[in-house]
Amino acid sequence: MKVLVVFGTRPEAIKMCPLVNQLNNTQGVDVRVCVTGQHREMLDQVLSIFNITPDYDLNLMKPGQTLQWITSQVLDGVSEVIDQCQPQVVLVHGDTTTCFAASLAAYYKQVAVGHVEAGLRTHDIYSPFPEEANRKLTGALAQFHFAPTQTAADNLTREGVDSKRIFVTGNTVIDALLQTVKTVNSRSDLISESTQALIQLSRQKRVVLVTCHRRENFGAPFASICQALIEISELPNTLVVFPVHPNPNITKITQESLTEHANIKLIKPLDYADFVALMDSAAVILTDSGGIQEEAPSLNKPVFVLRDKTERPEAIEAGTVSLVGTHTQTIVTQVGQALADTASAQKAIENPYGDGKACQRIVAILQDQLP
Ligand SMILES: CC(=O)N[C@@H]1[C@@H](OP(=O)(O)OP(=O)(O)OC[C@H]2O[C@@H](n3ccc(=O)[nH]c3=O)[C@H](O)[C@@H]2O)O[C@H](CO)[C@@H](O)[C@@H]1O
Repeated sequence: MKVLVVFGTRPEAIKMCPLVNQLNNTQGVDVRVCVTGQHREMLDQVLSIFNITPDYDLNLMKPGQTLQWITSQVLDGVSEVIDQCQPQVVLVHGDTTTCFAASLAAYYKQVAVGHVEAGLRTHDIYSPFPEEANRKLTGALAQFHFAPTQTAADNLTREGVDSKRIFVTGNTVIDALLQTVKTVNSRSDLISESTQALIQLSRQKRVVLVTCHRRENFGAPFASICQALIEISELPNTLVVFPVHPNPNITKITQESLTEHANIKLIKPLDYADFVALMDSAAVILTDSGGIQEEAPSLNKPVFVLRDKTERPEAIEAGTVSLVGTHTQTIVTQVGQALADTASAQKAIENPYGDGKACQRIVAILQDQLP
């Protein structure tokens, strides 16, 4: 079985590296990895944690890159890689521009596409933009749809995808998380000194961990989120920790509005091992990230999602994730209540996104389906 795995951003790397390792550990599988480098530094750090060296590195990252530029470069670059390595299947992930353009390259070469994390939908093509279109377009080209949940599989069925091509596997992010928690628990030396210091602080203060980077939050919504963070940081015994995504739309406002506040710590994006350890020590998490919504239930953390729409209804139904939007007062009130209610902060639930065995299932399905 010859497999080409293509990814380019941090979240794709976190969710695809455990699958690459599972493929590598399976007899009779020849796996090649192509990275596009859509997020350069944040990608490299994940590759190193999972001990993966890519076979092909398109190294596509330039200041002010546009969606159309990335799309055409990935299309050309991945087409050449397919010519060189002649895979039976190209595996892509989720909803990035890398994912869609690599699927199109495979389709033009008449190579099967396996879509990992298939079927997530908000049903609004402009929210999130361009991810909702990327995942629908990838779904139109894929032969194998690896849906993380039954809800995602149902979305695909409603769109007319042949049910024999849809497989509910769980989300590979839970495989990544559980493997990383295990590593971090046995190797605290992998955690940087600055993160260890924050973890120490979390024993005295309630840490509110924040990430925010989605395009639909740029501008006024993000300004309103920053105001909420200021008010939350003024609650008793509370520390806001915010690893700031390097996108200039985020860095500029955070620097202008949040640097002067004693109980807000702005830090660089953390290595995955550090981030997992910090999530584990947080009291509450505020985020617009998809992956963090999926990971946090496994750590029993309450999550407030800084968006108006989500493609992940499962944890909202399970009660650990709340869609809070971007209005300052709503965020402050809800986070304040969660901080006051320590019992709910520790509530254990079964994670609806997976059990850590998604990669095993995907490899078994490919072995069964490919000639
Ligand atoms: C619309 C949407 O929801 N799209 C998502 C988007 O991904 P995202 O929103 O989850 O992206 P991020 O928030 O960047 O990454 C999150 C990961 O990064 C880790 N992390 C975080 C901060 C840090 O300082 N250090 C870290 O290591 C963290 O634990 C987590 O695992 O694209 C993916 C690919 O297709 C899709 O799966 C996914 O639908």
